[in-house]
Amino acid sequence: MALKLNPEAKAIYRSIREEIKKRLVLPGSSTFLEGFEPTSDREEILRRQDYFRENLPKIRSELREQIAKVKPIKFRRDYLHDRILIVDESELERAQNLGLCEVSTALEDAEGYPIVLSTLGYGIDVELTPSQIAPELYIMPLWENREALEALAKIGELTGEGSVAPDILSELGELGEVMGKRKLLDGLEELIAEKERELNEEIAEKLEKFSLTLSGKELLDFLGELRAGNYEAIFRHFGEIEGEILNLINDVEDELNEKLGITVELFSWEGLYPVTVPPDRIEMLREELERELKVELYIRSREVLERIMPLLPKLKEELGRVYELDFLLAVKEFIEGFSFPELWEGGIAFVSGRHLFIENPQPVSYAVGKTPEEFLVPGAGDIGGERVVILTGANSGGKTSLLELMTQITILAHMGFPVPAEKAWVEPLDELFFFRRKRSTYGAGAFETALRSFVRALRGEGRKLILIDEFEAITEPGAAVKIIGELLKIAHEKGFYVLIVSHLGEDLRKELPFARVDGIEAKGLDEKLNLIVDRQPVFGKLGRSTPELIVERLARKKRGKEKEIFERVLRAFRE
Ligand SMILES: Nc1ncnc2c1ncn2[C@@H]1O[C@H](COP(=O)(O)OP(=O)(O)OP(=O)(O)O)[C@@H](O)[C@H]1O
Repeated sequence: MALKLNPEAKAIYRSIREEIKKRLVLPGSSTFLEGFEPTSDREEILRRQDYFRENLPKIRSELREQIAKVKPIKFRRDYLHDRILIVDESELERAQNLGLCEVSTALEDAEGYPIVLSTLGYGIDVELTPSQIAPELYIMPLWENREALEALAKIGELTGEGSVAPDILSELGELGEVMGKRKLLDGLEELIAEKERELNEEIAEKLEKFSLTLSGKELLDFLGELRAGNYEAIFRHFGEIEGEILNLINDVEDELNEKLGITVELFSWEGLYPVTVPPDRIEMLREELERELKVELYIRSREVLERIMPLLPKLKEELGRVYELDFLLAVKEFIEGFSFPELWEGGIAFVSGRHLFIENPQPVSYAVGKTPEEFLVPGAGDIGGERVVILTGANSGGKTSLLELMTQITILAHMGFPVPAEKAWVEPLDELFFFRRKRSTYGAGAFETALRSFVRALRGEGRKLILIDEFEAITEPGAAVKIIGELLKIAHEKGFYVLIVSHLGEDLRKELPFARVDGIEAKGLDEKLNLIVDRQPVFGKLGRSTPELIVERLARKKRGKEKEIFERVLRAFRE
């Protein structure tokens, strides 16, 4: 059963969740937090504590960098237009239901498809399984997520839990060649254009050299032969350079062919400069290459997938585990210096608690209800197991913050988390109420609302902790004593735990003999007249209020007549 939280307690729960969430690397990991909603179930809390005790020690901060590289690897069903599956009439429906590609019973339909698959021996033999018909649907996501796989491999090392990623990666390595060709194909136009440019530059260089090699006399001879119509001599000259140009073209073509794994004639030399590859020839080349690559990729993917397939369930598990590791890492960072609370009966107590949202807080020890023997805190002897506690003391002494800390520790304990304290004892509760002080909302409306929610908290039975911040701020002090007094009596009778901040400690103490009154004390004033407060409440002792301290300070500081007046005022406080 969930621990019930009133809206202001819920707000604190939300801020705790935010603290953890902001430490997550992957957006998907926050779903783990949902499994840790505050619960009243003692066994469930203990199970969660065990889970953290077992898992948190495995978590190392180096994981963060690797976790960030992991993306979900999704295998999507897709309809592949590059293949057809020829099957027997009896298999037709089953094959179509796979929804992976065109299916037919007639071989004629295969015309034009780069990949022809068949259960009847008409093309590449397949069984009617997605992994045989469309292995690329598995292989491509894995190939594209090699970085994630590398990260998984490292994560497996760091946690000592191992990983199938290294095996998968080494299998994928076999696809390197065909994938390389695919990449080349993507940039085919640019590749050819570049080769074209290189080639033309070289040809230009050769032509230039050729023209330079003609000396003045040769030029005259040349012109002479031209005039005489002696073309053979001229072609002899050109022939030499033409041979060189053809060699260049061959070299470039060889290089392209080797890269693409084909033999085609791309450039043609018809004595024209610059040399160009006609666009339709590039298009033809592309089509042919695509066709070949599709088949090659299909075949290789299928081979590789056959070996990878058995590893996929474990891979899926590992990917899920990454989110959990991310969650655990966030928790580990968040709970740095925290400790697991002990579940017990009789109250809520903690030693050296540290407010989550105050920077460098003064640790505070506190208790509502019984305290265990190990609650070794100065003044703890003055605690008599009171379930109703009234917290008094200096303005800005940290009373509200202490209520918040109590709420934080109670919520975290019920989430199964460690709490920000050296030691803590928490009784599993059914309900937690936190009523903040309603600032400057005087008037009947605010009073009525507050009174209603207070009474609602007292309704019914169960194990409840009710935290109230200065109820009297919204009504007259005289009325407040009567109202609070009566309500606290009800809470006491019902065995609820109540911690209430009030400046009416003196009057309430008289009304409620069963309640403990604690005080947060100012130790004095600093040079700027600011209060120096000890945030640690003194058990069983009313806290002096701020005005009293200021009077005391002035009484000490002043001289003569003024001093006398201050001293008299001070005495009024002490009576
Ligand atoms: N344990 C602590 N360590 C350090 N700073 C603290 C601690 N508790 C409270 N403070 C700081 O003291 C200031 C006053 O705290 P808080 O509002 O809780 O006091 P308060 O007693 O409720 O005041 P008020 O009488 O105005 O209601 C806040 O700025 C808070 O951050």
